[in-house]
Amino acid sequence: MRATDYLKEQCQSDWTAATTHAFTDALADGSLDLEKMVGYLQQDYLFIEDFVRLLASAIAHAPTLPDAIPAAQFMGVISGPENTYFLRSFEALSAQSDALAAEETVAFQNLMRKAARSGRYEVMLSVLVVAEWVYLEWARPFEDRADALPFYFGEWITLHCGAGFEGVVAHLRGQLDQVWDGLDAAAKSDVVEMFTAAVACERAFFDAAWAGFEVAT
Ligand SMILES: Cc1ncc(CN)c(N)n1
Repeated sequence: MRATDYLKEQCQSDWTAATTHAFTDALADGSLDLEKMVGYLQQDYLFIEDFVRLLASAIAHAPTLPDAIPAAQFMGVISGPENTYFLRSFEALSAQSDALAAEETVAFQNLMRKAARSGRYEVMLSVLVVAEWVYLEWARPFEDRADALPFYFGEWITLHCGAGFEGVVAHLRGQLDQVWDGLDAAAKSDVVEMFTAAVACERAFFDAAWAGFEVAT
């Protein structure tokens, strides 16, 4: 079994909850309350800030240039089309981009900062794999609906599926699968801990978004 499949199995109930969530169901059928979408986007923009730093750390710790290139190209997507998606959405929804981090966001930021500071590629990958693989799994079934939705719903789906994004997830998973075999028991246990903590953070983030993050005005 692939290491990343084994890791997913260790937290299957949180995984299923995060990838089949009422929040993303409502986003994909266009019925999501716009206040909830704004609250989610404000908190997710804070998430992205630390995510970019974590991705940069992983790029810096990749063993070879070919290992680093796909993540470096993905950085261009996050800081290009994804960043402008946020800015256009805030404008279209008459919302500001600045917000105070909610508890669930702080928990995720702390996990990403811990992974980035660890200096260990496998620990960084544990969080990155979760963040992108969870999003691919929820978004992929909705790919066909994206074009019919307002862009702030539809583009959030298309940014997280399609051949390019599938390739990002395949690369990150492949990197973690590859390094896993060379880890000792303690390092494997650290990976399991970070991976399961990240999945719990994803679930908690969607739960909080569905309940409604406080909107900054
Ligand atoms: C909380 C969270 N997790 C993952 C992703 C996907 N990049 C995201 N935008 N936000």
